[in-house]
Amino acid sequence: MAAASSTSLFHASSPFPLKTHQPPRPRPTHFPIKAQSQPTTPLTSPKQRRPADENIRDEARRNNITHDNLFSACYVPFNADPSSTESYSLDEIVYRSQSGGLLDVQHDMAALKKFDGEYWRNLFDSRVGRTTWPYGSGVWSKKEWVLPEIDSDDIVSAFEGNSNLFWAERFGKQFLGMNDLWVKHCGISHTGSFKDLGMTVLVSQVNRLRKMNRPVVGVGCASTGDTSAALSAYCASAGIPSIVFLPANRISIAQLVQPIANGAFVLSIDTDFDGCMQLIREVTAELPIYLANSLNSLRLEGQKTAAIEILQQFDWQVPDWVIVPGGNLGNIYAFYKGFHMCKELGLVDKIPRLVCAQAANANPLYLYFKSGWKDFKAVKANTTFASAIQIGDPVSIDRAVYALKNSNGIVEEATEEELMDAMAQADSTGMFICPHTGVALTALFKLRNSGVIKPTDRTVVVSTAHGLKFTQSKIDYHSKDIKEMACRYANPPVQVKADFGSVMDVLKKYLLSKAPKH
Ligand SMILES: Cc1ncc(COP(=O)(O)O)c(C=O)c1O
Ligand SMILES: N[C@@H](CCOP(=O)(O)O)C(=O)O
Repeated sequence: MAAASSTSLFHASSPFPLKTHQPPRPRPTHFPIKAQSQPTTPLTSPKQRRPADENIRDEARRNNITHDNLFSACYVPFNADPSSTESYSLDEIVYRSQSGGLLDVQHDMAALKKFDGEYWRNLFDSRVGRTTWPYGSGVWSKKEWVLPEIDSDDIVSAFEGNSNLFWAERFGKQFLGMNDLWVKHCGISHTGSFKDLGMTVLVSQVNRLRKMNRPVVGVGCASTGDTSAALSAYCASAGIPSIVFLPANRISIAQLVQPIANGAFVLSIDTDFDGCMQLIREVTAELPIYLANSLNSLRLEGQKTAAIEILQQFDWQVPDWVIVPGGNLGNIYAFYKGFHMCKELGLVDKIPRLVCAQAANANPLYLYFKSGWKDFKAVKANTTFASAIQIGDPVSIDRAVYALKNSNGIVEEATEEELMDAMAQADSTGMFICPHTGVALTALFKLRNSGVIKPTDRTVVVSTAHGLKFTQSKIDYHSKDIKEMACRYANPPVQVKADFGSVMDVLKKYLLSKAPKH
């Protein structure tokens, strides 16, 4: 099923048609830090404002409020055999293990465990809602668990994260009979998607590498629109060249204009995302361009903080379910890792069950799950309104399987009609979600209907991007302009003559249809 391209309610026309081996540092032996949970000054005497010629980085340096030198992290092969000694400094430029497998960022858990769960909960809670550099960011407020060794001066941040987790009261009650349904809105973010969480980490590390005179001339990615937006914004903020490979005519105009506006070098390539991904991997192996896709495990260190935030926003109570739309499949693992670290470090005592939701038109993980994890095959991804997850050969397939197996997880899929109806239903209750969130909501509908998710289960749906990036899909739907789709929840505008009588007639008819029935 394809979106109608020429007719629409609003006659939108495109202004931008796309023509188309070092060991980790030695462990410290003493831990003199106290939790920063209590304010040190009484509420009646506000902290003195910093001197006018000092900025917030200088202020952080003067106060020397870090205890980062106690902690460290390095790259190791993903899901390595415990006997493996292969590891790399995060200052090396490496994306794959010796055997060609994925890498993971491994933290010095023994050092982190010297502090108990209460310490970490208090520390993280004490940093929320502040402007202290760099902890005003939802990502860097967890710096010790993200990139412990980076100098705060090297961090490139737009104070991303801290996105709202809201109670979807009416949607839950009306459509699902649920009373504890929540949406974690990662799309309310600097560039309108969860990619900012990972990109602040990756670009900060690149900033550090460039200061160390490492050969990084620019940073590049393949993208279905959101990774490129985040990459170009953070690079522009740091003055680092960014290069983005986009599949021609497959991303929304709102997404396309983001890297253009941020000064990225934009290549519109006549292939799909998987083709762009292949090309960027080949190019970054040849040129001093640092790879910014989630194949690079640094990204997931930032993305995992959304999971920690969910626990924090529930006062460290653990929800029963978390549903995440999946494409290249880095994010589902990032959520698992965030939850798992909180359990391992004693902040919580269990983790939620994870659900990964895919578009039926791009569903390699779903098919693999249905085969009982026996037979993985990449697929040719077909066009989907959930265009950011139109991916047939996900780079993080192994990470996703690991996350799902270790969280008693489930994979679901959504047809085009299901995801668009779910999006429209959610919007009719006051949301304005992206089609990918529609995929996640479809998974929720299916799991509620089959009784797997119970009416009182605390369930979080992760909304991965802002609906404003995907308005054309909503225009097509509400215009009832999509082939072979009933568009059951369409709400097109009513054309009416410019006279009082005509306006009154349609209004009376409308009000009658809305009047309470006795
Ligand atoms: C809006 C949106 N939702 C979901 C995803 C899926 O995330 P992942 O590729 O990490 O599975 C992506 C990107 O792929 C995205 O841009
Ligand atoms: N949806 C993504 C696809 C690439 O995913 P990544 O997480 O590997 O960068 C995008 O917006 O480009």
